[in-house]
Amino acid sequence: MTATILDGKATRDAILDELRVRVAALAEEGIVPGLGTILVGDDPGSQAYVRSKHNFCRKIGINSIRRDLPASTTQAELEATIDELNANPDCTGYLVQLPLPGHLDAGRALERVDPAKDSDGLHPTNLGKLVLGDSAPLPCTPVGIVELLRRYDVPLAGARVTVVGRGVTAGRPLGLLLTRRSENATVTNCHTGTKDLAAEVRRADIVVAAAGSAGLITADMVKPGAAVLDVGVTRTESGLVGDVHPDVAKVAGFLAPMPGGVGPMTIAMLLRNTVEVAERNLRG
Ligand SMILES: Nc1nc2c(c(=O)[nH]1)N[C@@H](CN(C=O)c1ccc(C(=O)N[C@@H](CCC(=O)O)C(=O)O)cc1)CN2
Ligand SMILES: [Mg+2]
Repeated sequence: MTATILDGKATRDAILDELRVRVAALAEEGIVPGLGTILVGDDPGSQAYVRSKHNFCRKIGINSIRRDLPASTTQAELEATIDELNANPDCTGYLVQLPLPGHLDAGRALERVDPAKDSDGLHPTNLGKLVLGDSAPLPCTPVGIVELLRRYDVPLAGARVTVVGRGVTAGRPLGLLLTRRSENATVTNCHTGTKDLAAEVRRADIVVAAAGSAGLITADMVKPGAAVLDVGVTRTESGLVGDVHPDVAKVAGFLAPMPGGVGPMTIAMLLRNTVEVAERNLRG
């Protein structure tokens, strides 16, 4: 068996075409969405992601607002930048790029973002709304995974999903999304304390690897025909390595590879959230 590739780039491009139409409709009502980013420090991966977010904004008619701060930025300086974007009428939505340098408190920073401008869906109020099932911006990587599975007709209702990793941007909120009535999947969230990871992965119809551990998911762990989505990115001297070993493509039914699978969907969902935040604030 060779897996069908869940092509995140092609899906992102289709979503961008849909968003262009919605941005044009907002423009007719006098609203141009403006996406802000706050980047602290010089991590090359984070710099590349922020650059890419602004490039895609340009492609669909969203204005860009960049706040790039040095690695030595204090918590007070970071919070002053957040306050500035909260008050800036040109900035309809924004995000704080993660991870922040270790001396900064990411939780306090995220909590200070105006929840009505939270393009990333990571404000505690919006995560709380996700728990309650209320309408709110959703975290970009998890909602990108659900969107990718839906657009390839991978069945979710009744599916057994094993999520490996419990980070706040991917693993933990993904379980909340997949167990909504609209998805109706059954989710097991594995982590470094899981006793028999191979057994948990082997029983899954859908595996999401978001542990940041290179090659963690091997072919012998995967049920033949399962859908496997690689979210992990490890930077090595020979390049980027995902959490999913390449041999998994011979066993899986569907594979979202890294690169080219979930990553491009993260950016597509950020842009969709930004448009939806602007629409919500316009129409109430
Ligand atoms: N504030 C946030 N911080 C982080 C998020 C997030 O959603 N909000 N997610 C990740 C980083 N991220 C976006 O910010 C992101 C990661 C990966 C990709 C991507 O397209 N990856 C490529 C390949 C990897 C690479 O080139 O480095 C791919 O999969 O094809 C896009 C966005 C953590 N921080
Ligand atoms: Mg910290």
